[in-house]
Amino acid sequence: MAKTGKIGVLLVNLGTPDSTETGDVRKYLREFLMDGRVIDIPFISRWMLVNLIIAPFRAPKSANEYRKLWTDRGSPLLFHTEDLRDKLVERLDSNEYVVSMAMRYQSPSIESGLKELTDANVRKIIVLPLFPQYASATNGSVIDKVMEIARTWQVIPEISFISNFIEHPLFIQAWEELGKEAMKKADYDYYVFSYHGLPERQIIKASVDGYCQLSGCCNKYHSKNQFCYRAQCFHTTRQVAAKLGLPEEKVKTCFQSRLGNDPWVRPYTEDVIKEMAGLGAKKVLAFSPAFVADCLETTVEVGEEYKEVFLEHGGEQWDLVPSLNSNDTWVSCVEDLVKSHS
Ligand SMILES: C=CC1=C(C)c2cc3[nH]c(cc4nc(cc5[nH]c(cc1n2)c(C)c5CCC(=O)O)C(CCC(=O)O)=C4C)c(C)c3C=C
Ligand SMILES: [Fe+2]
Ligand SMILES: [Fe+2]
Repeated sequence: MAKTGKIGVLLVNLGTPDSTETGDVRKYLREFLMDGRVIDIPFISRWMLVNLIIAPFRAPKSANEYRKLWTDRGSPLLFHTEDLRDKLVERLDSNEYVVSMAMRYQSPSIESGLKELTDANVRKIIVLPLFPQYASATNGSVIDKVMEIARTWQVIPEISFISNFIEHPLFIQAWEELGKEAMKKADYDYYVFSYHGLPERQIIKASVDGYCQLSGCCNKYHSKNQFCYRAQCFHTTRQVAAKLGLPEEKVKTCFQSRLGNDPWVRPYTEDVIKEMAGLGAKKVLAFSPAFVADCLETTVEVGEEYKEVFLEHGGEQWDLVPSLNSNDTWVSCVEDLVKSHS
């Protein structure tokens, strides 16, 4: 029997300020960091940390960094996500699918993205958080927000959440293609896979039966650590490195963007850079596979700030593999994820 109604697809990325004005950056940081899944400490302590320390002091600095990144089309994170949505719309049959996109923080909101779908009277919604590796701070937060909104509806259609997609062959293939292209530039001494960091306690909280110990437990990916963000990052590296035929001893997995004084997952990217430089590395190629679109974390942090650190410590060439953005193989991956959850 043919099913009535279309399927709605909601693509969700992290979020970005509305402009590079300090006030807009502060507003974005406040919304983002007041999320209890991002800074997972009691509400009062979080409120004081965010509103009295992080937002006031970090906003002017972050605004400057956003100015380096901003383009005529605005924030790359936003326009790459719009391009991805537009290409996905071209791939899917409009008689069967409606596609919308949203940002977890700021605009366009998840409320507006879901409204586009419910206005089209969809029979089912597929939510794809655009974070390849599951973390409570990202995918978990998107799922939480969608459920918070959906629970106010009279009619709640079937909803499917895609938890992670690190094992999708087209996700790995897209990185392989981008890596191959970048590797034409030089014969690199090391290949660095730098992922967004997380406080260590968030890894421990997600651990099943105390399995994750933040060390050798991530050398294999299996049912015991299937939701461990760190294990998923190492697993992503292993798959991409194997496709590119990179020798194990030349590949480094590490974690960037630490915020505050608590321990975050290690090794830290900065320490790995210094270690490689100390071993005499001159040319390094960096991948950022925790992000599917270029943003502050890739272009500025990895592409500029870490490059500076490497050059200061004796390195000569530091190149960054561009993100998936709206790469055709990546669009095929999203198309397949949607169709296989339909
Ligand atoms: C406690 C703080 C943070 C956690 C935990 C965290 C997890 C996390 N974030 C991303 C992806 C992105 N983060 C981005 C920016 C960003 N992240 C934090 C803090 C935490 N992130 C801050 C304060 C900022 C703002 C930038 C700054 O002021 O330095 C971005 C880029 C957004 C953009 O507009 O370009 C992304 C993307 C992941 C994947 C993740 C956990 C796995
Ligand atoms: Fe972040
Ligand atoms: Fe682990």
